[in-house]
Amino acid sequence: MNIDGKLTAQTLRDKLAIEVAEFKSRYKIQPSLTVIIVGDDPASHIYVKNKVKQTQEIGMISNEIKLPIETTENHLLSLLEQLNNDDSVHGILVQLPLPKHIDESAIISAINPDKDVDGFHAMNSGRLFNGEPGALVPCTPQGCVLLAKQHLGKDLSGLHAVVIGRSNIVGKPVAMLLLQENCTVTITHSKTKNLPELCKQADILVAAVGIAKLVKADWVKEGATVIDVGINRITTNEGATKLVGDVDYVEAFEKCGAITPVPGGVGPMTIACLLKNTLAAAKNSLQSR
Ligand SMILES: NC(=O)C1=CN([C@@H]2O[C@H](COP(=O)(O)OP(=O)(O)OC[C@H]3O[C@@H](n4cnc5c(N)ncnc54)[C@H](OP(=O)(O)O)[C@@H]3O)[C@@H](O)[C@H]2O)C=CC1
Ligand SMILES: Nc1nc(=O)c2c([nH]1)NC[C@@H]1CN(c3ccc(C(=O)N[C@@H](CCC(=O)O)C(=O)O)cc3)C=[N+]21
Repeated sequence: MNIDGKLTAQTLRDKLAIEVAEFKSRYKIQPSLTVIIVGDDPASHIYVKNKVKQTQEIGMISNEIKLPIETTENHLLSLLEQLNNDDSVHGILVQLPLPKHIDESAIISAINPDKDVDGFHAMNSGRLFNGEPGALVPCTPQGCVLLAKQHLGKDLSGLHAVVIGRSNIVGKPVAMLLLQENCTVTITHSKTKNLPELCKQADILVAAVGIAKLVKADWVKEGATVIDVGINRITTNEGATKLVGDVDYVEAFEKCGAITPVPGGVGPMTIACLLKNTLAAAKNSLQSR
């Protein structure tokens, strides 16, 4: 079965649009998101454009700040300080990766945790790790769990989840969320031995690597739920570029119980969860009034 992320994301956005309207009429505040993008990677720009459009569609304010590739770390830090202190800005997202001369972790640490809609600040990852309330949780991992639950139902207790990848953006936080859902979690990475054998034990398999079609049908257990996070641009024999995931979709489809496609799976859910976090950040701002 195919898990339709586009449709699920639309449903989530429709629900959020109602919540945004309620929030606006109750508090006379319009939730707002500021996205900062440094440099001119075309793929990043398209992705940021989608975010801006969808933010506005559900009734929130979207600001985009485009900076040249030469932007210094100090300039970015002072911009963040300004945005942190601006009460009309509720969510801040700095598009990653940043140019090599900028220290990403210094930038992430400089974002006010209450405005950190990516959930990458140590305060938010610490809250997630400790199971404390109030964390802004990274968007892609939230999307993965929502899609898994869509197929498997609310209760994931006792299921074996195998995560391929251990980045701070996807692998580690998705593993934490699945653990919170009472899954038995195995985290794998580039140094893992017997990766196919481990994957074959998964009731839920999350692939977040960045290698086109790495996961083959014989890595997948019969009936498993496969969540494909990978976004890989490949050139077809005809010379066109197309997006594929980390899982060989056509092969795995026959074997698994359900699988998310690329495009149209986790990607749209990431953006919908970003909007959800922006509304949560706007709610955070009420506490500091
Ligand atoms: N759909 C969406 O919304 C999003 C999609 N993505 C996509 O997800 C993918 C992963 O992103 P991200 O986590 O940022 O990537 P990173 O490059 O930061 O991490 C990749 C991870 O994969 C592991 N890995 C690399 N090669 C192998 C291998 N042969 N076998 C097993 N593990 C391996 C690495 O291991 P090690 O740690 O040992 O190096 C690392 O932990 C990318 O395709 C990215 O574009 C990312 C964010 C959002
Ligand atoms: N600070 C920060 N936060 C991020 O969340 C972040 C980031 N930086 N840097 C880049 C990655 C990647 N990422 C994607 C989100 C949505 C789609 C998405 O919607 N993809 C569509 C396809 C879009 C297309 O056609 O190009 C889909 O899968 O259907 C893709 C990729 C978020 N990231």
